[in-house]
Amino acid sequence: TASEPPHLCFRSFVDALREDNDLAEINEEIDPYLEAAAITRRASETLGKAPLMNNLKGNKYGLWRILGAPACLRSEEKGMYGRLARHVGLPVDATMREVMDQMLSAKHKEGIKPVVLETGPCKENIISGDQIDLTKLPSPWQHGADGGAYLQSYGMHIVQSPDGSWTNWSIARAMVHDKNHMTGIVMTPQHIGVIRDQWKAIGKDVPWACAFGVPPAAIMASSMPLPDGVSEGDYVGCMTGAPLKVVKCENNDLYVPATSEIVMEGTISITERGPEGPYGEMHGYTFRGDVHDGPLMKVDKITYRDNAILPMSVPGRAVDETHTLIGTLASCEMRQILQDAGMPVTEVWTPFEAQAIWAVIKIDGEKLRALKTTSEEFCRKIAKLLFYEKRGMMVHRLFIVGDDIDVYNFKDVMWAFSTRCRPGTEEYFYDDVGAMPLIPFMSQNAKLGVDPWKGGKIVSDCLLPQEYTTGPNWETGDFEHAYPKAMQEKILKNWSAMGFDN
Ligand SMILES: CC1=C(C(=O)O)[C@@H]2CC(C)(C)c3c(C)c(C)cc4c3N2[C@@]12C(=O)NC(=O)N=C2N4C[C@H](O)[C@H](O)[C@H](O)COP(=O)(O)O
Ligand SMILES: [K+]
Ligand SMILES: [Mn+2]
Repeated sequence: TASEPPHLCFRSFVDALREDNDLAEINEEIDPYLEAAAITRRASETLGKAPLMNNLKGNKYGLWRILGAPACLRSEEKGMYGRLARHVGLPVDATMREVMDQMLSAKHKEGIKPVVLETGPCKENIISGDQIDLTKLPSPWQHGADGGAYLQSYGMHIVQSPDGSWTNWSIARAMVHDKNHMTGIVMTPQHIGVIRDQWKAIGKDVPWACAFGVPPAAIMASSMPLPDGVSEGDYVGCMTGAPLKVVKCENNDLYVPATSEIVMEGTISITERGPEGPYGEMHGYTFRGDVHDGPLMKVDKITYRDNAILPMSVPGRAVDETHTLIGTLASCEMRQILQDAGMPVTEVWTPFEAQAIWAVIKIDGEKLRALKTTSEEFCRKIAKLLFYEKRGMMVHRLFIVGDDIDVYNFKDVMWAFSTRCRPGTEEYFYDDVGAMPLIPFMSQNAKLGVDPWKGGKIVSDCLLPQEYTTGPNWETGDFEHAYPKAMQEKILKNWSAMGFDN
């Protein structure tokens, strides 16, 4: 597997981070109870290296080491999005737009199915039955107020429709319940929920596997809201240009990436449930006492590599994987939906400052004016395309901005929103659409009897009226726009001579 490139093999990915000088190798004993997560939060909050904790308290027969912050941001000089770029085989100085375009590069193309190998590194060790005790493995307890040890935060759930036509790969959290069960969030319309419902309809528990330390390109697709029915493995094969290599599970007919660090095999119960949460979620809160119930995931078999590494994402205040992946990849799908519908959209971005709850949509002004449309008609057309389907589920506010706004620059976005969107008449509310129930203004209102699964969405039109008709007629009040070019150049040339610091 040394030959496998970083985006196709997790172990190669870790080696690449080491080569990038982007890995903090920690060999002193670290406690999986809070300490591993705290180190990871501190690393991500300081744009520090990814922590590889090689010596976890309670490590048992090679299970496990932990890599924290696998897709967090890193310092500017290392390439802010370098770890994301490594996930998709791009140079470490890639921009977010380049990462997104790479993730969209397989759209409207034929998928390439994974190829099955006889065996692979994930089969180096196999335990089952009484050898398995999840409560004795060093599962990370991620936040002080969490309700359990969240073993699953960056692994890939694998489930398949009963007719075998659709194999879905996705990330959803799961915590240790007892020696051989986890409980997790399995919410419809997420695909793990949709497929679970299909098995429930025929009265059967769901054959399931959760693979940890999968090819980074696969975990990106797992975090991407690809259309219903699309098998992520086929999409990734097309995107990377070659079939992914998989091996068959020991206990069921599902297939897992051959180089997975750890594979848990079993079933998701359609009847048995257990307490799930509370958990420090993607919006930055752990609500004490917010325990829900989730389906039991029964672990019958664990196969794993020698010196296996468990990847761990510790969600919270931006920026962590729930923003660099969930927001970014939802932005990809939203851009695709709008462009496929012929809308004059050039960018869609979910700013980190808004916890992946807001999406900024950039419009091509010339094409907009050719439509001879109005604010309400145009904004409602965008809302109709995004708010009424799962791929738009995560975002609750859309900003519509013009050509002069850099959607990746939050100051630009807030300048447009504060100055160009008249509250009330240039905003369009939606209370009849599918919502993201975990957002605090949804989940906490549920306690007051307000349905957390519906509504609470809005389109804010940050285009001025003339942008629909005759076009921008203003001069922007800053050095770059309010003075003759030659004068700007003269001033910049003499800047230090005039006594200013550069
Ligand atoms: C919302 C989620 C989480 C949370 O906030 O707790 C939780 C946190 C963790 C595990 C860190 C996490 C990470 C690190 C990443 C990168 C993504 C998620 C999550 N977890 C949640 C979850 O528990 N339940 C959920 O329904 N979706 C989640 N996603 C988002 C989905 O992966 C995404 O929507 C995919 O598109 C789903 O695939 P398809 O169904 O479209 O095939
Ligand atoms: K997915
Ligand atoms: Mn899917």
